[in-house]
Amino acid sequence: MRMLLIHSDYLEYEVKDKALKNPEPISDEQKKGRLDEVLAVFISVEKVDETNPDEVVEKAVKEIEDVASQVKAERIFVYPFAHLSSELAKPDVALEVLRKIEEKLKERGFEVKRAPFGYYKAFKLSCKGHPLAELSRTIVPEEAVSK
Ligand SMILES: NCC(=O)N[C@H]1[C@@H](O)[C@H](n2cnc3c(N)ncnc32)O[C@@H]1CO
Repeated sequence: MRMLLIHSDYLEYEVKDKALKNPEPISDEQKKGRLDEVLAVFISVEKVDETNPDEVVEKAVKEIEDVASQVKAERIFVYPFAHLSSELAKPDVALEVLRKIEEKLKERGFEVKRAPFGYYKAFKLSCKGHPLAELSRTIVPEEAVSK
């Protein structure tokens, strides 16, 4: 999994078109979204993550929580983003991983939004520009490391 974490004044998106034959079903309300004072997390779920999705979810949540604590962000925007890797996981695995990350962050008390999966989206982002405002993380399941 590859993550790009941007501490932002705001992130807003608008769904434009389907990018997959069967994108995630969404309500009219989910076609647009915005959070202010947010840690935006752009995530590419990778093929290697398919060997242990639950482990990758746990590791990702820990990393996100760690960065959120450092930048004092209480809101998280989980953003599916297929452009951080050339070795992408299958969409059904990727969606499940992203849903679990969202769920676990909510359990830990964050206000969380997740952008819809399987769509082209317009988005606007205002990066805060401080030294920790732009970070990236790479996460792999343990067995992939030991191979
Ligand atoms: N910018 C727009 C976009 O990325 N759209 C992507 C994601 O929403 C989602 N998607 C598909 N596979 C993945 C994956 N492995 N990881 C994350 N998202 C994925 O499906 C769209 C087409 O690839």
